[in-house]
Amino acid sequence: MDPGLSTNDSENYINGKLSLDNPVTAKTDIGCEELSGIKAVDFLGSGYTKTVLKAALSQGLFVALKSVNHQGTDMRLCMEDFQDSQGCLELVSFKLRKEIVLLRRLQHPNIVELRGQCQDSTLVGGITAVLEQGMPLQMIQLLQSPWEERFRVCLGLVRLLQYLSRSPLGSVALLDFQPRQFVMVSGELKLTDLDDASIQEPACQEDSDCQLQFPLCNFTLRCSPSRICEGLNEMRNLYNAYRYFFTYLLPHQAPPLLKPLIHQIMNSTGDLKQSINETLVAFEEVLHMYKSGLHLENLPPSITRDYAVLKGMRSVANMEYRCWPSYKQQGCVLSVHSAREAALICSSHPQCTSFSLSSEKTWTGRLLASFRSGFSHLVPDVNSAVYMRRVKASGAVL
Ligand SMILES: Nc1ncnc2c1ncn2[C@@H]1O[C@H](COP(=O)(O)OP(=O)(O)OP(=O)(O)O)[C@@H](O)[C@H]1O
Repeated sequence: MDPGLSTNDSENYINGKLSLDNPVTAKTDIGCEELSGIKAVDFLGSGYTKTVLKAALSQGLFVALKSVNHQGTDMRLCMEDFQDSQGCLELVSFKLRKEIVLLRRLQHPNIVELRGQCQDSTLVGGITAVLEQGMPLQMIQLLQSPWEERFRVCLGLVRLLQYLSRSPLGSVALLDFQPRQFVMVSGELKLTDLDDASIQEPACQEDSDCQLQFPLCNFTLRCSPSRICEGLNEMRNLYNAYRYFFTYLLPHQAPPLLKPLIHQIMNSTGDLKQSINETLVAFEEVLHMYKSGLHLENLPPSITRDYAVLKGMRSVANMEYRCWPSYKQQGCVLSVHSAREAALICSSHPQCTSFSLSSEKTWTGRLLASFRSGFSHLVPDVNSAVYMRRVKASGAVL
C-alpha cells in the first residue's frame, strides 16, 4: 500500500474503492439548476484546455465540473493571436463541446460518466460538463500498489481500447495518450480527456503511408484495398498502452507462475504482434488463472499443517509488522487465494507467527490475509479464522 495514503484511503482501497465513492446513487441529467446549489468546491486538476473542480451538490452528491481553463495554454495562445476574450472562450470551449458529444456516444465502464451539462447563457462559450468524480491518476502511487491493483488498471485499459476499436463511432484513436488523461474511480481506470480523440483512419496509396512513429521505434501497417490504413488507430492506442502503462505496471512483482503469460503479453504488445482482441483474450486468461488460483496448483497441501486453526475467532491487541506492498499502511495485509497461500507467505516472513483470514475480499474475489508477529488474546468473530504457527520443541517457530 502506498505509504502516502491515509487510513481512510486504505480502508476504501480494500473495499475496492480507492477513490471517492459518491455517498448517494449517481444522478444523471444534472443541469444548471442543480449546479446553482453547489456547496463546496475543490480543485481537482487542469490542463492546456480545461479546468476541473470538485463540487458537492445537494444530497451530498459529489461531481467533477469541467470547464474552460481561462489561464490555460489554449486561451493564452488564442489571446496572443486575437486579443478577443469572448471569441477565444468560444473557440476553446469547442474542445469541451466535442468532448461532451463523445462522452454521450462512447459509454463504457472505463470512460468517465457524463452526468449532465450546463450552458451558461450569460457567457458565450461558458459550458460546463458534469462528470462522475475521480482522482487524478498518480503513477507513483500506482507503482507502489499491489500487483493485483496494477493489473486491474491495465486490464481496464485493454477493455477500453477493445471497445474503442469497435465503438459506435468507428475505431477511435487517442491522439494525446498520457496517464494524465485518465482518472481513478473506485480502483478502476477511467478515461476523462477525450477532446483529442480521432475517428479518422488515414487514407493511403501504399504501405509506407501507414507509418506509426514513436520515439524509440516505428511500425509500418498495411494499406488496405480500400486505401485506408486500417487498424492504425487500434495499434497506436495499443502501443501507447504498452509504453505508458504495461511496462511500468505489469511485470513488476507479477505472481511467479503468471510471469510467462505476462512476458508474452509484453512481447506481443511491444512489437505490435497481436490485435487488441487477442491482447484482451490474453489478459482475461491471466485474470482467470489468478482468480481461480490455477497458478498455485503446485503449492504443497501439507503447508497448513504447520499451523493451528481457530475458526470463528479474531485476534486482538495485535503486534503488527509492516510488509510491502501491503493493503494497509500499518501492518502486513496481502491478498491470497487460500489459507495455503497465506501459510506459504507467513512461513517466508521471519517475523510472522500467525495470520488471520476474514470475509474481506479484493476486486478479484481473493481473500485479504493479515500477518502478525503476535497478539494478546482472541475474541469470537464468525467471519474470521486465526492460523497460529506451531512452535517446535526447541521453541523456534516451524
Ligand atoms: N472526472 C474527473 N475527476 C477528477 N479529476 C479529473 C476528472 N476529469 C479530469 N480530471 C483532472 O483534471 C485534469 C484536466 O482535465 P483534462 O485532461 O480533461 O484537461 P485538458 O486541458 O484537456 O488536459 P491536457 O492539457 O492534459 O490535454 C486531468 O489531468 C485530471 O487530473
